[in-house]
Amino acid sequence: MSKKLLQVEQLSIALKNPHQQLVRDINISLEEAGATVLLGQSGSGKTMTCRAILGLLNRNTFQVDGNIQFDGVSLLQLKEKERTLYYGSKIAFMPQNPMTSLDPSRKIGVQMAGFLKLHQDLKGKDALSLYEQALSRAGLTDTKRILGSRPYQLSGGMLQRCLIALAIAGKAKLVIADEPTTALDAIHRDKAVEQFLHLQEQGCALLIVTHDFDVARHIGGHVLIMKEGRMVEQGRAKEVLQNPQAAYTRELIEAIHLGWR
Ligand SMILES: Nc1ncnc2c1ncn2[C@@H]1O[C@H](COP(=O)(O)OP(=O)(O)OP(=O)(O)O)[C@@H](O)[C@H]1O
Repeated sequence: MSKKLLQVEQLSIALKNPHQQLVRDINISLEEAGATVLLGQSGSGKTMTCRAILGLLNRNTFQVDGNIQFDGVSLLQLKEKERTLYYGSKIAFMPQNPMTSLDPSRKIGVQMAGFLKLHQDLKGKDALSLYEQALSRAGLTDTKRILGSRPYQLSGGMLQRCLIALAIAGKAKLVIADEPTTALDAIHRDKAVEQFLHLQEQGCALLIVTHDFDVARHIGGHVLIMKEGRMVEQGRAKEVLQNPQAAYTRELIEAIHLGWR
């Protein structure tokens, strides 16, 4: 049996002032090289759940309760400095807008090599060469130009691949991606899904947020359907998407089939 990598138990998130419950009692169990997809309409708490797992929620603003175990370590108990050892190395994050997670003034090569140096004890030149190889593995051909570009000089899809390359080079154990295909056309969307599945084949677990049921179907694994901060249904992707038990999941699927009227 595969080893558990991420175990989220009874995760609840509240805004402190004024008090507002945003997420309640979410449970996620993800094995090494497994996949979990979070689905649900806008505002259902998917991003908040990811940000809590990543330790990105400001503790003065948000109250986060529950237990988040990653690779045997309780993430919520970690101090800020200890957390940086996990994020960007063992756990890679792809935010909704990759542009916002990168420094607009610094070249991609310098930024990415900087992350790898920090976590892998490499010399600058070696980190850059490791990253360049990973860019090729992420399907980017024009690697020299990309290394020398600043984030705003690349497209959203290219930036996303730059982050996928970072996960490849950093040998991430878990990738958390928040709506990684929303800004992509159908061809790039399919390519991005392929890249995620490739990462998974290399032993990386995936936690993916999406609105796109086709993406969820292709990623497979486990799905968790969220509504208003709560989990309404979860199970194997095939079963939930083909034969949803909750009325809300059926509504979501029906809405997609009806499309715009
Ligand atoms: N910085 C914030 N301060 C206060 N409330 C917030 C903040 N960010 C999000 N929320 C609230 O938390 C709830 C969950 O938002 P979240 O962004 O997690 O939804 P989501 O499911 O990811 O939506 P989307 O699919 O549109 O990205 C919403 O009610 C939202 O208004």
